[in-house]
Amino acid sequence: MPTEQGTPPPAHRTAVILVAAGSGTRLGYGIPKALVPLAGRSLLEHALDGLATGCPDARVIVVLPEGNAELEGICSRHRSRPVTCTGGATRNDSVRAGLARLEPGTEFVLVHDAARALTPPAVFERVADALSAGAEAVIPVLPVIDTIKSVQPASAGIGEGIVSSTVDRAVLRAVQTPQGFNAASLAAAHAAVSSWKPERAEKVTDDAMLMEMNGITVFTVHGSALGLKVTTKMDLLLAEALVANGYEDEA
Ligand SMILES: Nc1ccn([C@@H]2O[C@H](COP(=O)(O)OP(=O)(O)OP(=O)(O)O)[C@@H](O)[C@H]2O)c(=O)n1
Ligand SMILES: C[C@](O)(CO)[C@H](O)COP(=O)(O)O
Repeated sequence: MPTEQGTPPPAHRTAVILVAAGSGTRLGYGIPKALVPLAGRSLLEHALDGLATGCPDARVIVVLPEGNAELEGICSRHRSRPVTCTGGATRNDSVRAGLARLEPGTEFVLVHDAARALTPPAVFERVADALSAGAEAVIPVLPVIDTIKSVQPASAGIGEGIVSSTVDRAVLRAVQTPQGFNAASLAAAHAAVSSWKPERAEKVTDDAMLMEMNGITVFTVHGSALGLKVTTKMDLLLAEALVANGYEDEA
């Protein structure tokens, strides 16, 4: 974000926006997903721990569901001393709410999902290093393990689809967070989206896609198996097992 002339530089060069305002419908706990316990601690606390170690000097902005005192309490007690704000109806809306809390002059911003609660500090470091090395946008990725097919709906009453082709998986990557950006570029890209029709905006599934649409080169760094997104009950069971077994991947 550009500073106005005469404005002192921000206290932090980097900000991390942790989006934690989702409802967790697919997980089905009936409470905001950020509060769901994993190995005895909330997903939000796990996520805050990882980012606090990986980006110890960053300003942390946590985007929460409206009026949740429990989540506010977790933030107020955390060592990363985050500021909080209220999210919106979609992830993009929540990211925009976080961007509105950036200090003027912030150079880099990392956007992270609270649902990727076990992301190791090393992934934050790799993303931050790429930004320091000059990347305007950077995302952590993993190779795709399964064979991937392009499928059309079936019309002959057999099965549920018809394969049209097999995609070359060597060029495919599964994308994680934190995603890192030049703060001014990301804020400008999001400002444009706020005036789009909802149908168009809904097609934007991550922040890097906005940068791609603006012709900005998006670099990749290696992600982590621990960066899985806790979306369903099975994801939560897997995450529990990873913590219980002290799993560490190569990161
Ligand atoms: N309106 C929203 C929607 C999502 N998120 C955040 O974006 C991340 C990815 O979203 P997802 O895990 O799919 O969260 P939910 O929306 O909670 O899941 P569901 O679709 O099952 O309700 C999560 O950290 C979630 O808290 C958010 O801050 N605001
Ligand atoms: C940002 C993200 O986590 C990258 O994989 C993902 O796109 C979020 O998508 P969701 O549909 O909001 O879960």
